Amino acid sequence: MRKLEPGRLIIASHNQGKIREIAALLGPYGIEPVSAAELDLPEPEETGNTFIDNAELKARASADLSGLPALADDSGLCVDALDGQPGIYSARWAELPWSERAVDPAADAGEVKVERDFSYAMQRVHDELLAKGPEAGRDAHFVCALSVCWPDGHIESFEGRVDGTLVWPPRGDRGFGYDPMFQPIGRKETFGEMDPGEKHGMSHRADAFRKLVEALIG
Ligand SMILES: O=c1nc[nH]c2c1ncn2[C@H]1C[C@H](O)[C@@H](COP(=O)(O)OP(=O)(O)OP(=O)(O)O)O1
Ligand SMILES: [Mg+2]
Repeated sequence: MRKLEPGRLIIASHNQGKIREIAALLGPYGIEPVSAAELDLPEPEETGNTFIDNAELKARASADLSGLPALADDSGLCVDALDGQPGIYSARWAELPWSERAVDPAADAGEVKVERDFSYAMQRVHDELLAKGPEAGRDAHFVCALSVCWPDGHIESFEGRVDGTLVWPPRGDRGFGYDPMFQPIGRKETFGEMDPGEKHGMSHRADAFRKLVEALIG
């Protein structure tokens, strides 16, 4: 297996929450993360049918354009009672219908980087669970696929997972995405309430990272 050398690594993501977590996870390894957003690399369309397919296509697009190795993350929340939805559509569930979008001229003009608001997506998960009736379970898990692609096209991918249960109403504002409604097994806090360092120790991203580090760095 090819090793990842110290130096610059493109983080092929436009999600500030993820970029922050990946930078923290890479911290100890002498790797300098540079985000795709910073380099104005385009956000490819996620046409894959699996987390790994999408992570690979994002990593490949950034490596091709930058000439540097690139790491992409494709992740999502899978709810058992919803047959694994939203799954690979987790980010897309947060896209508000145009009619309901608040107008923010600064954000529209690309002047500020705003983190996407997931209150609508969390509400949709909750509503779809309610529609399943009182017997519907609250079990869910997050999945994270990480792919590293080198400029010559060589690619390595890893998948991680964390199991938990969904709570309502959402609690905490320390994470991103669906964190406020996800309570990992054995814990009283949601990912949104947890100290970020603690989430990094137990998340789906941390699980995938352990595998990546063991194979490509350690
Ligand atoms: O730790 C997490 N805590 C909460 N929510 C999370 C997490 N990890 C993924 N998620 C949810 C929200 C995210 O938006 C979506 C991933 O979708 P995904 O396409 O992989 O990422 P994205 O479109 O936000 O950024 P990008 O593709 O540029 O990396 O799943
Ligand atoms: Mg995406």
